[in-house]
Amino acid sequence: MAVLSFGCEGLVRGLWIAVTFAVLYPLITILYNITLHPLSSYPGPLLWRSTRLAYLYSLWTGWLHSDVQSLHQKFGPVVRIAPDELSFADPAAWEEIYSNQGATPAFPKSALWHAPQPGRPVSVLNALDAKVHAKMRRKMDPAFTERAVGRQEGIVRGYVELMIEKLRERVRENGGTEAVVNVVQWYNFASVDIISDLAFGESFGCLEKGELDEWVKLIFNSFRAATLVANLRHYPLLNWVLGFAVPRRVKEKAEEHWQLVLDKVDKRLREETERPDFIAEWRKRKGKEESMELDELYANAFLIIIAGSETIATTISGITNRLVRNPEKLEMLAEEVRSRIEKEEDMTIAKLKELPYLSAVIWEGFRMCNPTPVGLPRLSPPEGGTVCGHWVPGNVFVNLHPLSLCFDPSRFYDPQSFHPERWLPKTIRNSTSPFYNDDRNSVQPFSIGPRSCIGRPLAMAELMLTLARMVWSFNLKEVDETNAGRLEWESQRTFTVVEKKPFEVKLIPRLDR
Ligand code: HEM
Repeated sequence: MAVLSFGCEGLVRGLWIAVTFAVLYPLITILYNITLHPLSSYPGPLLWRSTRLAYLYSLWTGWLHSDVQSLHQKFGPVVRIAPDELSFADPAAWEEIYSNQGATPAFPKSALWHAPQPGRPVSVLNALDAKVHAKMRRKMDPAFTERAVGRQEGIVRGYVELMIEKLRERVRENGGTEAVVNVVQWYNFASVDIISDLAFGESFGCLEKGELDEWVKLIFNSFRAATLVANLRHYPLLNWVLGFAVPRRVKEKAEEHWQLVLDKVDKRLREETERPDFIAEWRKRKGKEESMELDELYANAFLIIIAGSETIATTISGITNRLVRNPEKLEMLAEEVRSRIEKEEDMTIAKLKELPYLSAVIWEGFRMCNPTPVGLPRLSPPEGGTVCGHWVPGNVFVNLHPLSLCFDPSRFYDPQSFHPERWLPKTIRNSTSPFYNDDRNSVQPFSIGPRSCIGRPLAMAELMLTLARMVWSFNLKEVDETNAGRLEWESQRTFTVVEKKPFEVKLIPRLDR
């Protein structure tokens, strides 16, 4: 009996300790976060400074990009947006966080955001160690230079042409004078076909089928879950428990998808062809020190399908949205492309690079429709570092918030409006222009430094070719009868990338062609 009562007492005491701990631990943590934490002197709303829950809620609902923008408006250029995270809205942070030119070397990526999936090889995006990253990047670079893109131009132009042909078909099927299409979908088909052809040696055939491949669809649809999963790593215990809750079916599907990458790369490796795709560029160095290992080929081919399609389709959809909502700017772009390029087949990357308004439209698009407006998270090095004159202790998350810079009225004249003119060389030189003092260097859609976008030349080529071919071939008009026609690009949510709702545009073929 005595033993039983002792056992009961022990249980009660144990429970009491557990409950006290469960209540006190969060309370003490909150108190610590707002009083003694090394970031306690940084400004920010109490809710965001005391726990990470406000940040997670904002991230999960898709409004982190705009919530943090409002916080910067209220609290200034440095805001504490979680107990261990600072957001900067200062262009100097580009160099200091992301490049090796600042006071300290580029801040590293964190395993929380960028660890590879367990059991999968490391790609250039999640090579956390700076030396491993630099070595892999050197191996990958030859496939992404301006010269390599010159060799890939035929492949890219082929798919842009196919997209235009398919859109013309839609017009013909609709009686020949016009058609309303969801351009987001078509830009997605084209960008996925281009990148899958370059990465795997064969496209997914999205343009031909008029639909996204199931494999790609699943990847695109999993952005929200992937973002949340990354952030659950802030709570290791919860993360561990939820790991068991993932249904076996989902795990098997993920394995199947990974196997598809292996099969596609293996198939391409067996083909001894000279076509100028990424694998051909990487294999040229076969056997040499800078050649890619098989695992690296798999990991990077998979990464590139995602990194090289979603971003392009999002940017060009955003630009088209801005153009149809600003018909006078669209008119100026069409007039430039049509007057400078007589025949469709003359539309080469080299020719398009000579069109200042086209380039200005793309850069104004980057300013207003950044595909990753939440920014690029980094972790301060263990010994800490300085960002924009502020001491940041070790192991603190830091981020530059691009949206806050791009829409800041002290950096851009009339920042809420679409003015490609601010990027024209003649404006940049004209001290009487209202855009003369615009802080154009704040806009860095490809980031800077050792981990900046490797695909920048290809991205610029695709954006120029797609946009120029669209306005050369069609008069684009706003559709106001449907929601999808009245979409305001900036009103969308973001889950790592902008969610991309359908956006319909009326296409009217040019009469003079
Ligand atoms: C408008 C189009 C694009 C934009 C705005 C864009 C933007 C970016 C940004 C901001 C990063 C840095 C990510 C970070 O620091 O976490 C990045 C990295 C990367 N991008 Fe792009 N990208 C675009 C198109 C492309 C294309 C077409 C490709 C491939 C062909 C590509 C491949 C990559 C890769 C492989 C990385 C990782 C580089 C590294 O870690 O060294 N991107 N991109």
